[in-house]
Amino acid sequence: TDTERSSKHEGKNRQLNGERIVAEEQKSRKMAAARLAAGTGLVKLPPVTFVTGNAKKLEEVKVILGQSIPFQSLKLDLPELQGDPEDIAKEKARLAANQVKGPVLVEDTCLCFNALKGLPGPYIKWFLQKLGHEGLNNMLMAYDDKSAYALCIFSLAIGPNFEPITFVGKTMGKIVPARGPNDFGWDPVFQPDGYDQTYAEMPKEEKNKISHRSRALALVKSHFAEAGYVFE
Ligand SMILES: O=P(O)(O)OP(=O)(O)OP(=O)(O)OC[C@H]1O[C@@H](n2cnc3c(O)ncnc32)[C@H](O)[C@@H]1O
Ligand SMILES: [Mg+2]
Repeated sequence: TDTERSSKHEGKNRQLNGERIVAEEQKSRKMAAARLAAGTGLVKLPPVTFVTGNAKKLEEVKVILGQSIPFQSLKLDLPELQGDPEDIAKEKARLAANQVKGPVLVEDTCLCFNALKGLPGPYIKWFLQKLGHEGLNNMLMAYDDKSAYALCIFSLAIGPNFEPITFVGKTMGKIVPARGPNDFGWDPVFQPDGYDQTYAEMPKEEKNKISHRSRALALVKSHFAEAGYVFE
């Protein structure tokens, strides 16, 4: 009968569910064990691959990390999920780890306008591309509040089966008419608090002292110092 068939079906579902739960438990136990092993030097990790399609990001990351973490880079433009910046970065890390099949670091940068409740945020790339520096200023024309913040979220996945972790750096500032060389994204329109120069006008070393990226990377560095990973 139908009832018999559906109860059989339920039993089968329950069994499948049970199998899934067991498999997930095994997987998370394996992941924990692997993380522990990586942290105790029992497992040696290949160098971390920093995956980005953005040459300017890579330049800054190279300078800021120096010799602190063994890393190499890979130029890939990963697809990006929409939504919460931290989830975007984590999903990028998952995709990257699956492709690289080893430890990866990725980064997602947001530029958030307070008057617009945090927008464009993770969508800044497309706003900048379509509207340019002047357009970004015009978006704030209707508001007195020109304050903004730059957000940088690094995400680290030790391998394809690891839950990515994130490191967030934030720098407060305001949106101003473009000043300075136009060689990196929205640098000419972002003036950090406490400075009368835009990111673009500042010498690179100055930007790297206070930038969203260097603040996030300081956290990445301390994670590596504490985790005790051992590299090949
Ligand atoms: O491959 P990925 O790493 O994603 O590189 P991307 O260029 O796509 O970078 P995002 O997705 O993080 O988008 C961020 C946008 O903000 C720009 N950007 C990132 N960091 C910046 C910085 O420090 N100063 C100015 N513009 C920056 C960047 O050029 C993009 O247009
Ligand atoms: Mg991107």
